[in-house]
Amino acid sequence: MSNWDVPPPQYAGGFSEAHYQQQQQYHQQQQQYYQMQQQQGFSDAHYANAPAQDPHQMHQLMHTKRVPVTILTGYLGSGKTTLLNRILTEHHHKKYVVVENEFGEIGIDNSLVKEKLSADDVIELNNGVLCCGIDQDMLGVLPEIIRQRQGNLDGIIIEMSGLANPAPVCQMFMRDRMMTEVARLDGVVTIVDAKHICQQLDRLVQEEELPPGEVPADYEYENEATEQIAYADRIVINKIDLVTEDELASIKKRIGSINGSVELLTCKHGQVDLSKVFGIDAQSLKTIEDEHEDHHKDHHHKDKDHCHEHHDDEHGHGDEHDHHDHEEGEKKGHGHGHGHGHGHGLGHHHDHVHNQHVNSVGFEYEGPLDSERFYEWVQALIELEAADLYRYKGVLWIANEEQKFVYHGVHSIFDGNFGSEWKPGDKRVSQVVFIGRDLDRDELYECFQWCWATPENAQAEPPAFIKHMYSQEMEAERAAAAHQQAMQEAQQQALMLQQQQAMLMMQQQQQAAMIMAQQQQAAQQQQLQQQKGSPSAPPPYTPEQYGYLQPQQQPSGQHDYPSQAQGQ
Ligand SMILES: Nc1nc2c(ncn2[C@@H]2O[C@H](COP(=O)(O)OP(=O)(O)OP(=O)(O)O)[C@@H](O)[C@H]2O)c(=O)[nH]1
Repeated sequence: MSNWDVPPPQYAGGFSEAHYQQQQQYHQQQQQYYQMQQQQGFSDAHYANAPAQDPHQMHQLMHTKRVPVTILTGYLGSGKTTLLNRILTEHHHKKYVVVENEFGEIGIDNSLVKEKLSADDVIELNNGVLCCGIDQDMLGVLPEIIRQRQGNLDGIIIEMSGLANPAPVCQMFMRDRMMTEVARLDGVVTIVDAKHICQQLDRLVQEEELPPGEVPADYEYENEATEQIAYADRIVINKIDLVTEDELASIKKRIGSINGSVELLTCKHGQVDLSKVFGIDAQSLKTIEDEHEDHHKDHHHKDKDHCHEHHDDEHGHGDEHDHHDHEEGEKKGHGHGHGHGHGHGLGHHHDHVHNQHVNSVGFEYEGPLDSERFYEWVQALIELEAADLYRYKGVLWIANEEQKFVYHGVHSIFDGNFGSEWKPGDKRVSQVVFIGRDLDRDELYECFQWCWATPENAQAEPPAFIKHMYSQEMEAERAAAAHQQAMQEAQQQALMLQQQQAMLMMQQQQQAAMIMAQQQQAAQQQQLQQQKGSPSAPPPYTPEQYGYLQPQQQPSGQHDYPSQAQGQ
Protein backbone atom coordinates (compact mmCIF):
# COMPACT_ATOMS: atom_id res chain seq x y z
CA MET A 1 0.00 0.00 0.00
CA SER A 2 1.45 3.36 -0.96
CA ASN A 3 1.38 6.46 1.16
CA TRP A 4 -1.22 7.92 -1.08
CA ASP A 5 -3.28 4.78 -1.18
CA VAL A 6 -5.59 6.18 1.42
CA PRO A 7 -9.36 5.90 1.71
CA PRO A 8 -11.28 8.70 0.03
CA PRO A 9 -11.53 11.83 2.15
CA GLN A 10 -14.62 12.02 4.32
CA TYR A 11 -15.66 15.22 5.92
CA ALA A 12 -18.07 15.45 8.80
CA GLY A 13 -19.57 18.64 7.46
CA GLY A 14 -19.06 21.57 5.22
CA PHE A 15 -19.62 19.71 1.95
CA SER A 16 -22.76 18.92 0.00
CA GLU A 17 -23.44 15.35 -1.14
CA ALA A 18 -22.59 16.36 -4.71
CA HIS A 19 -19.35 17.84 -3.57
CA TYR A 20 -18.51 14.73 -1.63
CA GLN A 21 -19.16 12.57 -4.72
CA GLN A 22 -17.01 14.90 -6.74
CA GLN A 23 -14.26 14.42 -4.20
CA GLN A 24 -14.54 10.65 -4.38
CA GLN A 25 -14.34 10.81 -8.16
CA TYR A 26 -11.31 13.02 -7.90
CA HIS A 27 -9.74 10.63 -5.45
CA GLN A 28 -10.22 7.78 -7.93
CA GLN A 29 -8.59 9.88 -10.62
CA GLN A 30 -5.67 10.48 -8.32
CA GLN A 31 -5.34 6.76 -7.71
CA GLN A 32 -5.33 6.13 -11.45
CA TYR A 33 -2.80 8.89 -11.91
CA TYR A 34 -0.60 7.37 -9.24
CA GLN A 35 -0.81 3.94 -10.89
CA MET A 36 -0.02 5.50 -14.23
CA GLN A 37 3.03 7.25 -12.77
CA GLN A 38 4.23 3.95 -11.40
CA GLN A 39 3.74 2.27 -14.76
CA GLN A 40 5.63 5.09 -16.40
CA GLY A 41 8.64 4.21 -14.34
CA PHE A 42 8.56 6.20 -11.13
CA SER A 43 11.03 4.53 -8.86
CA ASP A 44 9.98 2.68 -5.76
CA ALA A 45 12.25 4.95 -3.82
CA HIS A 46 10.35 7.88 -5.18
CA TYR A 47 7.02 6.77 -3.80
CA ALA A 48 8.75 4.64 -1.24
CA ASN A 49 6.54 1.71 -0.43
CA ALA A 50 8.82 0.61 2.31
CA PRO A 51 7.42 -1.81 4.87
CA ALA A 52 5.97 0.00 7.85
CA GLN A 53 8.06 -1.86 10.42
CA ASP A 54 11.38 -0.33 9.38
CA PRO A 55 11.10 2.08 6.50
CA HIS A 56 14.39 3.78 7.19
CA GLN A 57 16.37 0.61 6.90
CA MET A 58 14.80 0.08 3.50
CA HIS A 59 15.42 3.66 2.53
CA GLN A 60 19.04 3.47 3.59
CA LEU A 61 19.53 0.25 1.71
CA MET A 62 18.28 1.88 -1.45
CA HIS A 63 20.53 4.84 -0.84
CA THR A 64 23.75 3.02 -0.12
CA LYS A 65 23.49 1.10 -3.34
CA ARG A 66 23.13 4.12 -5.54
CA VAL A 67 25.79 6.60 -6.57
CA PRO A 68 25.27 10.12 -5.18
CA VAL A 69 24.71 12.80 -7.77
CA THR A 70 25.51 16.46 -7.12
CA ILE A 71 24.12 19.18 -9.31
CA LEU A 72 26.61 22.04 -9.35
CA THR A 73 25.13 25.36 -10.35
CA GLY A 74 26.26 28.94 -10.19
CA TYR A 75 26.01 32.04 -12.26
CA LEU A 76 28.53 32.76 -15.03
CA GLY A 77 32.00 33.24 -13.59
CA SER A 78 31.07 32.32 -10.03
CA GLY A 79 33.85 29.72 -9.70
CA LYS A 80 32.36 26.37 -10.71
CA THR A 81 35.30 25.46 -12.92
CA THR A 82 37.77 26.51 -10.24
CA LEU A 83 36.12 24.06 -7.85
CA LEU A 84 35.91 21.29 -10.45
CA ASN A 85 39.58 21.73 -11.30
CA ARG A 86 40.35 20.92 -7.70
CA ILE A 87 38.19 17.84 -7.82
CA LEU A 88 39.80 16.55 -10.99
CA THR A 89 43.39 17.25 -10.05
CA GLU A 90 43.83 17.23 -6.26
CA HIS A 91 44.64 14.11 -4.28
CA HIS A 92 41.48 13.58 -2.30
CA HIS A 93 41.26 9.82 -2.74
CA LYS A 94 37.83 10.03 -4.30
CA LYS A 95 36.62 9.02 -7.73
CA TYR A 96 34.08 11.26 -9.37
CA VAL A 97 32.33 11.42 -12.69
CA VAL A 98 32.12 15.03 -13.77
CA VAL A 99 29.51 15.81 -16.37
CA GLU A 100 29.98 18.96 -18.40
CA ASN A 101 27.78 20.65 -20.93
CA GLU A 102 30.27 20.75 -23.72
CA PHE A 103 34.00 20.24 -23.89
CA GLY A 104 34.38 23.37 -25.93
CA GLU A 105 33.08 25.46 -23.05
CA ILE A 106 35.08 24.05 -20.23
CA GLY A 107 38.15 25.51 -18.72
CA ILE A 108 39.05 22.42 -16.75
CA ASP A 109 42.77 22.05 -17.01
CA ASN A 110 42.56 22.40 -20.73
CA SER A 111 45.83 20.68 -21.48
CA LEU A 112 44.74 17.73 -19.39
CA VAL A 113 41.43 17.50 -21.17
CA LYS A 114 42.67 18.11 -24.69
CA GLU A 115 45.28 15.46 -24.54
CA LYS A 116 42.73 12.89 -23.41
CA LEU A 117 39.79 14.04 -25.47
CA SER A 118 38.30 10.99 -27.09
CA ALA A 119 35.72 10.56 -29.76
CA ASP A 120 33.10 9.22 -27.42
CA ASP A 121 33.19 12.34 -25.24
CA VAL A 122 34.27 10.44 -22.16
CA ILE A 123 37.66 11.14 -20.65
CA GLU A 124 39.38 9.05 -18.04
CA LEU A 125 41.23 11.17 -15.50
CA ASN A 126 43.15 10.22 -12.39
CA ASN A 127 40.32 11.23 -10.10
CA GLY A 128 37.53 9.84 -12.20
CA VAL A 129 35.84 10.48 -15.46
CA LEU A 130 34.81 13.55 -17.37
CA CYS A 131 31.98 13.31 -19.82
CA CYS A 132 29.66 15.76 -21.45
CA GLY A 133 26.13 16.34 -22.59
CA ILE A 134 23.42 17.20 -20.10
CA ASP A 135 20.59 15.97 -22.23
CA GLN A 136 18.83 12.81 -23.27
CA ASP A 137 22.19 11.19 -24.09
CA MET A 138 23.14 11.40 -20.48
CA LEU A 139 20.29 9.05 -19.65
CA GLY A 140 22.05 6.40 -21.66
CA VAL A 141 25.67 7.20 -20.90
CA LEU A 142 25.59 7.79 -17.16
CA PRO A 143 23.97 4.55 -15.96
CA GLU A 144 26.44 2.68 -18.15
CA ILE A 145 29.45 4.54 -16.71
CA ILE A 146 28.15 3.83 -13.22
CA ARG A 147 27.66 0.14 -13.93
CA GLN A 148 31.16 -0.13 -15.41
CA ARG A 149 32.65 1.37 -12.26
CA GLN A 150 30.48 -0.42 -9.77
CA GLY A 151 31.91 0.02 -6.30
CA ASN A 152 34.65 2.34 -7.50
CA LEU A 153 32.82 5.63 -7.76
CA ASP A 154 32.29 8.19 -5.00
CA GLY A 155 29.97 10.46 -6.83
CA ILE A 156 28.77 12.17 -9.97
CA ILE A 157 28.99 15.93 -10.33
CA ILE A 158 26.90 17.55 -13.00
CA GLU A 159 27.97 21.08 -13.79
CA MET A 160 25.07 23.11 -15.06
CA SER A 161 25.79 25.96 -17.43
CA GLY A 162 25.84 29.36 -15.73
CA LEU A 163 22.36 30.28 -16.92
CA ALA A 164 20.63 26.92 -16.61
CA ASN A 165 17.76 26.16 -14.27
CA PRO A 166 18.66 23.06 -12.23
CA ALA A 167 15.05 21.87 -11.79
CA PRO A 168 14.75 19.64 -14.89
CA VAL A 169 17.94 17.76 -14.03
CA CYS A 170 16.78 17.42 -10.39
CA GLN A 171 13.50 15.99 -11.60
CA MET A 172 15.25 13.59 -13.93
CA PHE A 173 17.11 12.09 -10.98
CA MET A 174 13.90 11.88 -8.99
CA ARG A 175 11.72 10.19 -11.53
CA ASP A 176 13.64 8.54 -14.32
CA ARG A 177 13.81 4.85 -13.50
CA MET A 178 17.02 4.26 -15.44
CA MET A 179 18.69 6.90 -13.32
CA THR A 180 17.05 6.19 -9.99
CA GLU A 181 18.08 2.56 -10.12
CA VAL A 182 21.77 3.43 -10.18
CA ALA A 183 22.00 6.97 -8.83
CA ARG A 184 20.39 9.21 -6.25
CA LEU A 185 20.28 12.96 -6.02
CA ASP A 186 22.68 13.92 -3.26
CA GLY A 187 22.21 17.65 -3.36
CA VAL A 188 22.12 20.85 -5.35
CA VAL A 189 25.23 22.95 -4.71
CA THR A 190 25.24 26.54 -5.88
CA ILE A 191 28.42 28.61 -6.14
CA VAL A 192 27.91 32.30 -5.61
CA ASP A 193 30.27 35.07 -6.64
CA ALA A 194 30.42 37.28 -3.55
CA LYS A 195 31.48 40.29 -5.58
CA HIS A 196 28.65 40.18 -8.09
CA ILE A 197 25.78 38.22 -6.58
CA CYS A 198 23.67 41.22 -5.53
CA GLN A 199 23.99 42.71 -8.99
CA GLN A 200 23.08 39.34 -10.51
CA LEU A 201 20.04 38.96 -8.26
CA ASP A 202 18.84 42.42 -9.19
CA ARG A 203 19.06 41.73 -12.88
CA LEU A 204 15.69 41.58 -14.56
CA VAL A 205 15.24 38.92 -17.19
CA GLN A 206 14.58 40.51 -20.53
CA GLU A 207 11.55 39.32 -22.39
CA GLU A 208 13.50 38.22 -25.44
CA GLU A 209 15.52 35.84 -23.27
CA LEU A 210 12.48 33.96 -22.10
CA PRO A 211 12.04 30.41 -23.30
CA PRO A 212 9.23 30.09 -25.85
CA GLY A 213 5.98 28.18 -25.52
CA GLU A 214 3.95 26.54 -22.75
CA VAL A 215 4.06 29.36 -20.17
CA PRO A 216 1.56 32.20 -20.06
CA ALA A 217 2.60 35.29 -21.97
CA ASP A 218 2.32 37.46 -18.86
CA TYR A 219 4.47 35.18 -16.70
CA GLU A 220 7.38 37.11 -15.27
CA TYR A 221 10.53 35.09 -15.02
CA GLU A 222 12.85 35.09 -12.11
CA ASN A 223 16.46 35.60 -13.04
CA GLU A 224 18.73 32.56 -13.10
CA ALA A 225 20.86 33.56 -10.12
CA THR A 226 17.75 33.63 -7.92
CA GLU A 227 16.54 30.26 -9.17
CA GLN A 228 19.93 28.68 -8.56
CA ILE A 229 19.79 29.89 -4.95
CA ALA A 230 16.19 28.75 -4.51
CA TYR A 231 16.95 25.15 -5.52
CA ALA A 232 20.17 24.86 -3.51
CA ASP A 233 20.88 22.56 -0.57
CA ARG A 234 24.31 24.13 -0.07
CA ILE A 235 25.53 27.52 -1.16
CA VAL A 236 29.24 28.18 -1.44
CA ILE A 237 29.90 31.90 -1.32
CA ASN A 238 33.14 32.13 -3.29
CA LYS A 239 35.47 35.08 -3.88
CA ILE A 240 35.12 36.39 -0.33
CA ASP A 241 38.54 38.01 -0.82
CA LEU A 242 36.73 40.61 -2.92
CA VAL A 243 34.16 41.78 -0.33
CA THR A 244 34.16 43.30 3.16
CA GLU A 245 32.76 41.61 6.26
CA ASP A 246 29.66 43.84 6.14
CA GLU A 247 29.07 43.07 2.52
CA LEU A 248 29.38 39.36 3.22
CA ALA A 249 26.86 39.63 6.04
CA SER A 250 24.35 41.37 3.81
CA ILE A 251 24.92 38.78 1.04
CA LYS A 252 24.10 36.02 3.51
CA LYS A 253 20.93 37.76 4.54
CA ARG A 254 19.90 38.34 0.98
CA ILE A 255 20.45 34.67 0.16
CA GLY A 256 18.54 33.64 3.27
CA SER A 257 15.58 35.72 2.22
CA ILE A 258 15.32 33.65 -0.96
CA ASN A 259 16.13 30.24 0.46
CA GLY A 260 15.62 30.06 4.19
CA SER A 261 16.59 26.44 4.63
CA VAL A 262 19.93 26.42 2.84
CA GLU A 263 23.28 25.90 4.49
CA LEU A 264 25.91 28.51 3.64
CA LEU A 265 29.65 28.01 3.27
CA THR A 266 32.23 30.64 2.40
CA CYS A 267 35.57 30.35 0.60
CA LYS A 268 38.18 31.77 -1.73
CA HIS A 269 39.13 30.13 -5.02
CA GLY A 270 36.79 27.20 -4.42
CA GLN A 271 38.82 26.08 -1.37
CA VAL A 272 35.85 24.56 0.37
CA ASP A 273 35.89 21.33 2.35
CA LEU A 274 34.65 18.88 -0.27
CA SER A 275 33.03 16.64 2.34
CA LYS A 276 30.65 19.49 3.19
CA VAL A 277 29.55 19.82 -0.38
CA PHE A 278 29.61 16.30 -1.83
CA GLY A 279 28.17 13.13 -0.32
CA ILE A 280 25.89 15.16 1.95
CA ASP A 281 22.69 13.22 1.26
CA ALA A 282 20.76 16.48 1.46
CA GLN A 283 17.87 15.25 -0.64
CA SER A 284 16.98 12.18 1.36
CA LEU A 285 13.96 11.91 3.62
CA LYS A 286 16.26 10.64 6.36
CA THR A 287 18.31 13.85 6.28
CA ILE A 288 15.18 16.00 6.30
CA GLU A 289 14.02 14.09 9.35
CA ASP A 290 17.41 14.40 11.08
CA GLU A 291 17.46 18.14 10.43
CA HIS A 292 14.05 18.44 12.00
CA GLU A 293 15.15 16.42 15.02
CA ASP A 294 18.38 18.37 15.54
CA HIS A 295 16.59 21.64 15.20
CA HIS A 296 13.98 20.86 17.81
CA LYS A 297 16.53 19.38 20.18
CA ASP A 298 18.50 22.64 20.33
CA HIS A 299 15.69 24.98 19.72
CA HIS A 300 14.21 26.81 22.69
CA HIS A 301 11.10 28.59 21.68
CA LYS A 302 10.54 31.83 23.44
CA ASP A 303 6.88 31.95 22.69
CA LYS A 304 4.75 29.05 23.73
CA ASP A 305 2.03 29.73 21.24
CA HIS A 306 0.29 26.71 19.92
CA CYS A 307 1.41 27.50 16.42
CA HIS A 308 4.79 28.94 15.65
CA GLU A 309 4.96 30.73 12.39
CA HIS A 310 8.12 31.50 10.45
CA HIS A 311 7.87 34.47 8.23
CA ASP A 312 9.27 34.95 4.85
CA ASP A 313 11.33 38.00 4.10
CA GLU A 314 9.82 40.91 5.93
CA HIS A 315 11.50 44.07 6.95
CA GLY A 316 13.63 43.48 9.96
CA HIS A 317 11.43 41.77 12.50
CA GLY A 318 13.23 40.13 15.35
CA ASP A 319 13.35 36.41 15.74
CA GLU A 320 15.58 34.14 17.69
CA HIS A 321 16.31 31.80 14.78
CA ASP A 322 19.47 32.09 12.79
CA HIS A 323 20.21 31.12 9.28
CA HIS A 324 22.75 28.51 8.63
CA ASP A 325 25.53 30.71 7.58
CA HIS A 326 28.62 28.85 8.56
CA GLU A 327 32.15 29.86 7.92
CA GLU A 328 34.18 27.17 6.33
CA GLY A 329 35.47 24.80 9.00
CA GLU A 330 32.88 25.87 11.53
CA LYS A 331 30.85 23.16 13.24
CA LYS A 332 27.35 23.20 11.88
CA GLY A 333 24.06 22.43 13.47
CA HIS A 334 21.44 21.42 11.03
CA GLY A 335 17.96 22.64 10.96
CA HIS A 336 15.57 24.74 9.12
CA GLY A 337 15.97 28.39 8.54
CA HIS A 338 12.97 30.29 7.40
CA GLY A 339 14.15 33.43 5.79
CA HIS A 340 12.90 35.68 8.52
CA GLY A 341 14.23 38.88 9.83
CA HIS A 342 15.93 40.28 6.80
CA GLY A 343 15.92 44.01 6.75
CA HIS A 344 16.90 45.93 3.72
CA GLY A 345 19.51 48.60 3.60
CA LEU A 346 22.17 46.45 5.18
CA GLY A 347 25.37 47.65 3.64
CA HIS A 348 25.73 49.42 0.33
CA HIS A 349 25.04 46.25 -1.66
CA HIS A 350 21.31 46.74 -1.56
CA ASP A 351 20.06 49.87 -0.02
CA HIS A 352 17.07 49.85 -2.32
CA VAL A 353 13.96 47.71 -2.47
CA HIS A 354 14.52 44.48 -4.36
CA ASN A 355 12.17 43.33 -7.01
CA GLN A 356 12.31 39.90 -5.44
CA HIS A 357 9.63 37.36 -6.18
CA VAL A 358 11.22 34.21 -4.80
CA ASN A 359 11.06 33.66 -1.07
CA SER A 360 10.71 31.05 1.66
CA VAL A 361 7.72 30.48 3.86
CA GLY A 362 7.63 28.09 6.80
CA PHE A 363 5.21 27.18 9.57
CA GLU A 364 5.22 25.03 12.66
CA TYR A 365 2.38 23.60 14.65
CA GLU A 366 2.73 21.74 17.92
CA GLY A 367 -0.13 19.41 17.18
CA PRO A 368 -1.16 16.61 14.83
CA LEU A 369 -2.31 17.11 11.26
CA ASP A 370 -5.15 15.37 9.47
CA SER A 371 -3.50 13.25 6.76
CA GLU A 372 -6.50 13.46 4.40
CA ARG A 373 -6.52 17.20 4.55
CA PHE A 374 -2.77 17.44 4.09
CA TYR A 375 -3.15 15.16 1.11
CA GLU A 376 -5.80 17.48 -0.32
CA TRP A 377 -3.57 20.48 0.22
CA VAL A 378 -0.58 18.89 -1.49
CA GLN A 379 -2.76 17.86 -4.41
CA ALA A 380 -4.07 21.40 -4.72
CA LEU A 381 -0.57 22.87 -4.53
CA ILE A 382 0.72 20.52 -7.16
CA GLU A 383 -2.22 21.09 -9.41
CA LEU A 384 -2.52 24.84 -9.01
CA GLU A 385 0.91 26.11 -8.02
CA ALA A 386 3.49 23.59 -9.26
CA ALA A 387 5.22 26.04 -11.59
CA ASP A 388 5.84 28.52 -8.78
CA LEU A 389 6.61 26.00 -6.10
CA TYR A 390 10.33 25.41 -6.52
CA ARG A 391 10.99 23.27 -3.48
CA TYR A 392 9.10 22.21 -0.39
CA LYS A 393 9.68 19.86 2.50
CA GLY A 394 8.43 19.02 5.93
CA VAL A 395 8.14 16.64 8.84
CA LEU A 396 4.63 16.05 10.13
CA TRP A 397 2.95 14.68 13.18
CA ILE A 398 -0.01 12.88 11.68
CA ALA A 399 -3.01 12.19 13.89
CA ASN A 400 -3.18 8.55 15.10
CA GLU A 401 0.26 7.75 13.68
CA GLU A 402 3.31 7.01 15.76
CA GLN A 403 5.73 7.60 12.89
CA LYS A 404 6.79 10.96 11.55
CA PHE A 405 5.68 11.67 8.01
CA VAL A 406 8.61 13.13 6.02
CA TYR A 407 8.30 14.60 2.54
CA HIS A 408 9.95 16.86 0.02
CA GLY A 409 9.23 17.94 -3.51
CA VAL A 410 10.39 19.86 -6.55
CA HIS A 411 7.52 21.42 -8.47
CA SER A 412 5.06 18.59 -9.20
CA ILE A 413 7.37 15.79 -8.08
CA PHE A 414 6.60 14.75 -4.56
CA ASP A 415 8.44 12.19 -2.44
CA GLY A 416 7.14 11.29 0.99
CA ASN A 417 7.08 8.45 3.48
CA PHE A 418 6.63 7.59 7.11
CA GLY A 419 9.94 7.74 8.93
CA SER A 420 10.98 6.80 12.43
CA GLU A 421 8.66 6.79 15.42
CA TRP A 422 8.36 9.76 17.73
CA LYS A 423 10.47 8.99 20.80
CA PRO A 424 9.00 9.43 24.29
CA GLY A 425 10.92 12.67 25.01
CA ASP A 426 10.37 14.16 21.54
CA LYS A 427 8.54 17.41 21.15
CA ARG A 428 6.00 16.56 18.48
CA VAL A 429 5.91 19.36 15.95
CA SER A 430 4.59 19.53 12.41
CA GLN A 431 6.82 21.67 10.27
CA VAL A 432 6.43 22.73 6.64
CA VAL A 433 8.70 24.86 4.45
CA PHE A 434 8.09 26.21 0.96
CA ILE A 435 10.44 27.98 -1.42
CA GLY A 436 8.78 29.49 -4.40
CA ARG A 437 7.82 32.40 -6.47
CA ASP A 438 5.28 34.93 -5.19
CA LEU A 439 4.15 32.58 -2.44
CA ASP A 440 1.01 33.76 -0.72
CA ARG A 441 1.89 33.31 2.93
CA ASP A 442 -1.62 33.98 4.24
CA GLU A 443 -3.15 31.52 1.82
CA LEU A 444 -0.56 28.87 2.71
CA TYR A 445 -1.12 29.45 6.41
CA GLU A 446 -4.89 29.18 6.01
CA CYS A 447 -4.46 25.81 4.33
CA PHE A 448 -1.95 24.69 6.95
CA GLN A 449 -4.39 25.61 9.71
CA TRP A 450 -7.18 23.71 7.96
CA CYS A 451 -5.01 20.60 8.22
CA TRP A 452 -4.81 20.76 12.02
CA ALA A 453 -6.59 17.77 13.51
CA THR A 454 -8.63 19.59 16.13
CA PRO A 455 -12.28 19.03 17.05
CA GLU A 456 -13.15 22.63 16.07
CA ASN A 457 -11.50 22.11 12.69
CA ALA A 458 -13.53 18.99 11.93
CA GLN A 459 -16.47 21.06 10.72
CA ALA A 460 -14.39 23.69 8.95
CA GLU A 461 -14.92 24.30 5.27
CA PRO A 462 -11.81 23.93 3.13
CA PRO A 463 -10.07 27.19 2.27
CA ALA A 464 -10.93 28.81 -1.05
CA PHE A 465 -7.59 27.67 -2.48
CA ILE A 466 -8.42 23.99 -1.91
CA LYS A 467 -12.05 24.41 -2.95
CA HIS A 468 -10.83 25.89 -6.18
CA MET A 469 -9.42 22.51 -7.07
CA TYR A 470 -12.99 21.17 -7.28
CA SER A 471 -14.46 24.20 -9.03
CA GLN A 472 -16.19 23.87 -12.38
CA GLU A 473 -13.48 26.00 -13.88
CA MET A 474 -10.82 23.52 -12.73
CA GLU A 475 -12.92 20.57 -13.84
CA ALA A 476 -13.16 22.16 -17.27
CA GLU A 477 -9.41 22.78 -17.28
CA ARG A 478 -8.76 19.19 -16.26
CA ALA A 479 -11.07 17.90 -18.97
CA ALA A 480 -9.39 20.15 -21.54
CA ALA A 481 -5.95 18.98 -20.41
CA ALA A 482 -7.04 15.33 -20.55
CA HIS A 483 -8.48 15.91 -24.02
CA GLN A 484 -5.29 17.59 -25.16
CA GLN A 485 -3.20 14.76 -23.78
CA ALA A 486 -5.39 12.17 -25.50
CA MET A 487 -5.03 14.11 -28.76
CA GLN A 488 -1.28 14.30 -28.35
CA GLU A 489 -1.06 10.60 -27.61
CA ALA A 490 -3.20 9.81 -30.66
CA GLN A 491 -1.00 12.06 -32.78
CA GLN A 492 2.12 10.42 -31.43
CA GLN A 493 0.73 6.98 -32.15
CA ALA A 494 -0.25 8.01 -35.67
CA LEU A 495 3.23 9.42 -36.18
CA MET A 496 4.84 6.27 -34.85
CA LEU A 497 2.67 4.18 -37.16
CA GLN A 498 3.65 6.36 -40.10
CA GLN A 499 7.31 6.04 -39.19
CA GLN A 500 7.00 2.27 -38.84
CA GLN A 501 5.28 2.04 -42.22
CA ALA A 502 7.92 4.26 -43.83
CA MET A 503 10.63 2.11 -42.27
CA LEU A 504 8.98 -1.08 -43.49
CA MET A 505 8.65 0.34 -46.97
CA MET A 506 12.28 1.39 -46.97
CA GLN A 507 13.35 -2.07 -45.84
CA GLN A 508 11.25 -3.67 -48.58
CA GLN A 509 12.77 -1.37 -51.17
CA GLN A 510 16.27 -2.13 -49.93
CA GLN A 511 15.56 -5.84 -50.04
CA ALA A 512 14.17 -5.58 -53.55
CA ALA A 513 17.23 -3.59 -54.65
CA MET A 514 19.53 -6.15 -53.06
CA ILE A 515 17.81 -9.07 -54.74
CA MET A 516 18.01 -7.28 -58.06
CA ALA A 517 21.71 -6.57 -57.54
CA GLN A 518 22.28 -10.21 -56.60
CA GLN A 519 20.49 -11.38 -59.69
CA GLN A 520 22.49 -9.04 -61.88
CA GLN A 521 25.68 -10.20 -60.30
CA ALA A 522 24.70 -13.82 -60.66
CA ALA A 523 24.01 -13.21 -64.32
CA GLN A 524 27.40 -11.52 -64.71
CA GLN A 525 29.16 -14.36 -62.94
CA GLN A 526 27.42 -16.87 -65.09
CA GLN A 527 28.48 -14.97 -68.15
CA LEU A 528 32.07 -14.89 -66.97
CA GLN A 529 32.07 -18.57 -66.15
CA GLN A 530 30.67 -19.34 -69.56
CA GLN A 531 33.40 -17.22 -71.13
CA LYS A 532 36.03 -19.17 -69.15
CA GLY A 533 34.34 -22.39 -70.09
CA SER A 534 33.78 -23.60 -66.53
CA PRO A 535 30.90 -26.06 -66.18
CA SER A 536 30.01 -25.13 -62.61
CA ALA A 537 27.79 -22.13 -61.87
CA PRO A 538 29.15 -19.60 -59.33
CA PRO A 539 27.18 -18.70 -56.27
CA PRO A 540 24.76 -15.81 -56.67
CA TYR A 541 27.09 -13.29 -54.99
CA THR A 542 30.64 -13.23 -53.72
CA PRO A 543 31.59 -13.15 -50.03
CA GLU A 544 34.20 -10.49 -50.60
CA GLN A 545 31.39 -8.28 -51.77
CA TYR A 546 30.42 -8.20 -48.11
CA GLY A 547 34.00 -7.65 -47.01
CA TYR A 548 34.37 -10.59 -44.68
CA LEU A 549 36.24 -13.11 -46.80
CA GLN A 550 39.00 -12.41 -49.23
CA PRO A 551 39.55 -14.67 -52.28
CA GLN A 552 43.08 -15.56 -51.20
CA GLN A 553 41.74 -16.76 -47.82
CA GLN A 554 39.53 -19.34 -49.52
CA PRO A 555 40.11 -22.91 -48.47
CA SER A 556 41.54 -24.88 -51.34
CA GLY A 557 39.25 -26.85 -53.55
CA GLN A 558 36.50 -24.28 -53.42
CA HIS A 559 35.35 -21.88 -56.02
CA ASP A 560 37.86 -19.33 -57.11
CA TYR A 561 35.85 -16.17 -57.18
CA PRO A 562 37.43 -13.96 -59.82
CA SER A 563 37.44 -10.27 -59.12
CA GLN A 564 36.08 -8.00 -61.77
CA ALA A 565 39.62 -6.88 -62.64
CA GLN A 566 40.69 -10.48 -63.17
CA GLY A 567 37.68 -11.17 -65.28
CA GLN A 568 38.27 -8.29 -67.61
N1 LIG B 1 39.52 36.92 -6.75
C1 LIG B 1 39.00 35.69 -6.91
N2 LIG B 1 38.87 35.19 -8.14
C2 LIG B 1 38.35 33.94 -8.27
C3 LIG B 1 37.98 33.17 -7.14
N3 LIG B 1 37.50 32.00 -7.58
C4 LIG B 1 37.57 32.01 -8.92
N4 LIG B 1 38.10 33.19 -9.35
C5 LIG B 1 38.32 33.61 -10.73
O1 LIG B 1 37.05 33.90 -11.31
C6 LIG B 1 37.04 33.61 -12.69
C7 LIG B 1 35.84 32.72 -13.04
O2 LIG B 1 36.01 31.47 -12.38
P1 LIG B 1 35.48 30.12 -13.04
O3 LIG B 1 35.85 29.04 -12.12
O4 LIG B 1 35.92 30.00 -14.44
O5 LIG B 1 33.94 30.39 -13.01
P2 LIG B 1 32.76 29.51 -13.69
O6 LIG B 1 31.63 29.54 -12.75
O7 LIG B 1 33.26 28.19 -14.08
O8 LIG B 1 32.46 30.37 -14.95
P3 LIG B 1 31.54 29.97 -16.23
O9 LIG B 1 32.08 28.66 -16.73
O10 LIG B 1 31.73 31.11 -17.15
O11 LIG B 1 30.15 29.89 -15.74
C8 LIG B 1 38.37 32.93 -12.98
O12 LIG B 1 39.22 33.89 -13.54
C9 LIG B 1 38.88 32.51 -11.61
O13 LIG B 1 40.28 32.48 -11.54
C10 LIG B 1 38.14 33.76 -5.83
O14 LIG B 1 37.81 33.19 -4.79
N5 LIG B 1 38.66 35.02 -5.80
